[in-house]
Amino acid sequence: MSLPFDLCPNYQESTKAKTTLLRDPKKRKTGESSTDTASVQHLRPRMVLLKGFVKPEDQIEMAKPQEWRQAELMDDVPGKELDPTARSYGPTRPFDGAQAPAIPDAFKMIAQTANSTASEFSQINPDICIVNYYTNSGKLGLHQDKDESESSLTKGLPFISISIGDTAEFLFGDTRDKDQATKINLESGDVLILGGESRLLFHGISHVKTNSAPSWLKEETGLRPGRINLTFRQY
Ligand SMILES: O=C(O)CCC(=O)C(=O)O
Ligand SMILES: [Fe+2]
Repeated sequence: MSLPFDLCPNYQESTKAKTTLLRDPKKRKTGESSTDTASVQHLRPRMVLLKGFVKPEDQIEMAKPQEWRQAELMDDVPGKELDPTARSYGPTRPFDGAQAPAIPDAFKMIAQTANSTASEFSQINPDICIVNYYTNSGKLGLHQDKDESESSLTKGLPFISISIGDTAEFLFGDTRDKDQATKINLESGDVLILGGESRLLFHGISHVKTNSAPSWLKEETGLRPGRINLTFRQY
């Protein structure tokens, strides 16, 4: 099994929504919304890439998963953690038994706004956010995401993936064969959405490009080299 959790267990998190850490995106001033500048690329049916969708200030918050996880835990609202071995979701993190916190509402809203902007998918109410951290040698083999409920998968509810930090080469295709796969770059702030007939597409990360994160992100957060990926899903 090639799942991201095997690569970077200390960053593996799966959470459920509750409070707000960020400025409410709805209150942004006119002209300030990331939806004004993002380009929308339809890569194949029900697969959409929103380039540069996440505003710098929101990327900065998302680049601090330990901090927002800790803030959400204070609220004592139970979330969900993925056990990658059992391929099931539960209330605690398998490797240390830590309680699963909520997803910050502001993050959920960004994912939902991206989903509306793509305008190809049913809206979801994310109750899972998997956070993966890749070092510069991190990879993720081609796989399908099918640990969510049968109903969610049957409906083709989308998952919404946000990239933060160093650029990754993302592979996707109809089979597990990496030589047949299409390659795209996912840069900091990009949002990729897969749903409908593309929900079970094979996908993975072939490599992470050293020193490719925006310098302001590194300066503001002290982000160590590598990439953070957040996927929002509805169980
Ligand atoms: O890092 C990525 O862009 C993909 C992550 C992924 O496929 C997963 O968490 O299932
Ligand atoms: Fe995946």
